Amino acid sequence: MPKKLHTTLVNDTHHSGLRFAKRTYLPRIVGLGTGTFCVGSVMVEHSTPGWLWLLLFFNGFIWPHLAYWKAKRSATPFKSEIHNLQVDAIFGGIWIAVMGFNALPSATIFAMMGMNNISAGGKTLFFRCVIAQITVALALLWIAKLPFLPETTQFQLYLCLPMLMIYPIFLGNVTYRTSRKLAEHKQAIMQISVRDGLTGLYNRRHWESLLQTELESFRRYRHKTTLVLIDIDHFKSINDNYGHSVGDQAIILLAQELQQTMRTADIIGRFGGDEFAAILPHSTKLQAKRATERLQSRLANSLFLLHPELQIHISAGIAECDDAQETPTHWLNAADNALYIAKKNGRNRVEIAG
Ligand SMILES: Nc1nc2c(ncn2[C@@H]2O[C@H](COP(=O)(O)OP(=O)(O)OP(=O)(O)O)[C@@H](O)[C@H]2O)c(=O)[nH]1
Repeated sequence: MPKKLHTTLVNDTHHSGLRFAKRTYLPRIVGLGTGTFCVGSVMVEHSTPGWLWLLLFFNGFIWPHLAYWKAKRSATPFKSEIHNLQVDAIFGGIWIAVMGFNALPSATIFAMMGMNNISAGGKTLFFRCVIAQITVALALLWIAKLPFLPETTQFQLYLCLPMLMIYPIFLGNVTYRTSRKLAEHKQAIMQISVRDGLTGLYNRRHWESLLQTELESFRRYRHKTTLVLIDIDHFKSINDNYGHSVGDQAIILLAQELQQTMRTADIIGRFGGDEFAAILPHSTKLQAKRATERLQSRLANSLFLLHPELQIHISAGIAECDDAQETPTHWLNAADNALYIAKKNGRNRVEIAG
């Protein structure tokens, strides 16, 4: 893999890892902060040593910031954040054991962490964390001989409510924002896959798939449909005399003029280089010729502010769909032959396929 591409991929992975850590930051602050009240509501009713209170305080109010800081500084933030989620699960297991498996707070912690882990890392992370959490809880219960006290008091129920009510809303919001971002990315990728980067017109691959659709539509409904192939005359000399960027500008300006000349229903694509193609549904070859000539007269005025002497001239080949065109390639060849004749006959002209 080329070094530059490799570096770009590494940077992209790093950035998406950082975004992941950032997305988890606020829910962790809220989840562990409200969770502290859940666990505290049980601990306060037992004789809990001071160091356990300190550990609870650390987990609830310091760990979320430490976890984010750690992920941000890591060379692999995504991995670091997954590790943080596993640490969350282990802490969860400790608190479930300390609470003697008190039903409501334990179930709340289990459910909230499970929800978080499955949304962050799917089934694999969920099961890995569940196993870690249950193992830690059972091991502690057994090793430290902690009592098993599943009953929940009303006081404990009330102190679980903030976590039950607030945390899912935060997590839902994160999920919503993530899915919106994904939808936006999907849209952008769709655009890139069907559009030409320079002009914004359809690219050749997509345009050819639309040509196939139009040919099928012609066979079914028999409405006149015409294909126009357009090529800039002596485009190479524009590049040679004015530079590549003026050449690019010529391509962009021609694309704009084409869009303004043709109807909205017409399907315009860039075929590559200085070649363009348009499908004109519900149009005869004569109507297509008139449209192309309109384009030529628009191009008669120079479009280049900095080079008023420079004009774009085009040649065009036109082919109306008929039964002889069995495939899109036949249809394209007919228009291409007409374009070839236009070039051969002196350029700056429009020819209709015979
Ligand atoms: N600026 C620019 N030039 C391009 C681009 N794509 C292709 N070209 C150049 O466009 C030129 C295409 O020239 P041709 O179509 O072969 O010939 P022409 O000079 O237009 O002559 P005729 O078509 O015979 O009138 C080549 O010099 C390519 O390098 C592009 O995206 N931008």
